Amino acid sequence: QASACRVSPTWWGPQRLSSGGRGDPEVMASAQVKLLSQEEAQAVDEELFKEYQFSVDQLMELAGLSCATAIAKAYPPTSLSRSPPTVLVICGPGNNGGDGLVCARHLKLFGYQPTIYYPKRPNKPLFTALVTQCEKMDIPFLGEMPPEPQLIDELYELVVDAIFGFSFKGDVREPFRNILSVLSGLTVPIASIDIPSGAGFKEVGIGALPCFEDGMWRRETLEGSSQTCSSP
Ligand SMILES: NC(=O)C1=CN([C@@H]2O[C@H](COP(=O)(O)OP(=O)(O)OC[C@H]3O[C@@H](n4cnc5c(N)ncnc54)[C@H](OP(=O)(O)O)[C@@H]3O)[C@@H](O)[C@H]2O)[C@@H](O)CC1
Repeated sequence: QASACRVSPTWWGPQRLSSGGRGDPEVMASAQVKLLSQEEAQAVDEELFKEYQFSVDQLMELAGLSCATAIAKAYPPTSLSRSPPTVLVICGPGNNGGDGLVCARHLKLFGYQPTIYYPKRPNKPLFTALVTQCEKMDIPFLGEMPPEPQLIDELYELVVDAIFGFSFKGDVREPFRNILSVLSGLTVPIASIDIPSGAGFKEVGIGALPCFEDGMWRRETLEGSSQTCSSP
């Protein structure tokens, strides 16, 4: 725990809040967030499974519900211009993507109109069941990623990034490299599950993402100054 640092949650998006983000800054800044390093998050995961005997679908349901609840607090439907507000949920190939599918389901119940893009689907019963549940709730799945950021800005009021979690490693591979590069041009807010996908990769550079430089994680503060920290 010692290497984790405490920062205000506003670190993830001063640019988003001032350039189209309609999240309530008071809600978003009301609590301190503890960021876990990749190793710490993996250790929590192992402890929950091995020592506490949780199952993956149990934890995924809680994770997705928590994310939908957090999004509904930061971006209540009444604060967005469309009714129901449109949300694009982009899901990756691992459990982070599963969190996104669950989150989409709960967002629909909370009065949003989610659409899912899920380009690389694991052939495992857990994920096929989650897809079925979303389909049964009439949540549409896109066949391809909208090619231009402007198109996403026009069609959606919020994007949920459920692309990578704590098992991300190495250089971003396709199709996710292209997806992250489209996301980097958005002006609508992006709510990331776990960590902002692409964090640490300067060439992707979404908004105010932290990046790894000179052996330190670096991020911009609301005031525009730079902060360093030993974990993302
Ligand atoms: N602990 C908890 O309490 C809970 C944890 N939960 C969630 O699980 C998440 C961790 O899930 P996870 O282990 O499945 O990993 P995650 O990051 O989603 O996907 C990894 C996959 O991405 C890919 N990939 C990797 N690197 C890549 C690259 N450079 N470029 C391209 N692709 C790359 C690679 O797939 P492959 O390409 O091998 O098919 C790999 O298998 C965690 O963050 C949290 O959100 C909740 O569900 C439940 C409660």
